Amino acid sequence: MPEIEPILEARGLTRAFHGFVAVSNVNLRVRRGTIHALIGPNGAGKSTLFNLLTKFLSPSSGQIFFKGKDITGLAPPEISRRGMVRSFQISSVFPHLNAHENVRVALQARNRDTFAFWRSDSRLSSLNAEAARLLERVGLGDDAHRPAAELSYGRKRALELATTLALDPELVLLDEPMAGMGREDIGRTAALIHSLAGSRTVLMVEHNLGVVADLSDTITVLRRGEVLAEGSYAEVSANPEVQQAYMGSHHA
Ligand SMILES: Nc1ncnc2c1ncn2[C@@H]1O[C@H](COP(=O)(O)OP(=O)(O)OP(=O)(O)O)[C@@H](O)[C@H]1O
Repeated sequence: MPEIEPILEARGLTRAFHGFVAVSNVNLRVRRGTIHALIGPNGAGKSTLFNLLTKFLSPSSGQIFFKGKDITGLAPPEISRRGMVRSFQISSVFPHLNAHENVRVALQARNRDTFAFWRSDSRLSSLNAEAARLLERVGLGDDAHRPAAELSYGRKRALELATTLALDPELVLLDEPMAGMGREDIGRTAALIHSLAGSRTVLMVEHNLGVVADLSDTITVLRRGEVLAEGSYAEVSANPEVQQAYMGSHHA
């Protein structure tokens, strides 16, 4: 059976900083509709790889393909128009706007409405309905009219996720979505990420291995800039080299 084309593919991706190779010849294939996690001990190159894939950094060599097209030379706004959105990329939360208004601004950005169109009553009510639906989805229905600045850290991250989803991405890239969250917010965010798979694809860097184990279809383990192992959580966690790589790291 021919292999289905991956939604995102990296070939020979390499990035050096003044001679130090932080990401070395990484080949990665992210399958459509799956949740794919990048893990690895401190300094393994996760952030650098994530920044390369989302075009925040340029590779020293190698290529990136999204939906079969070479996007290596494209800037972040162009790849987001094509359906690959890094959470918090465009959709930074405006602290003085309330949660509902923040999501509406993101919806407006997606639709690139003209000001006149944006003001039309029917347009406004359909945007309002969609914003309310997205806020419910991330568990912020009751906080819709609170200024973003007043939301807890975890709730702010949920709002960021809602504004990301407002852009209707095919591929969502999440940079440590659970960082700084308490247990309740982690549970809620994990359920939300889980619900995205199928209709969307998720690629995330995440340190919380419990979350990674529960959510991921595929895990790529990096060590010293290289892919050390790839597979399901059961596969990679049983790999002695992976266990070795995590020894002595605070993630162990
Ligand atoms: N701009 C830079 N200049 C020089 N070295 C860098 C730069 N960015 C990253 N590095 C180095 O590249 C290596 C990989 O860093 P990176 O932040 O990608 O790792 P990481 O796996 O995300 O680590 P952590 O889990 O600690 O966030 C590290 O040794 C780091 O010091």
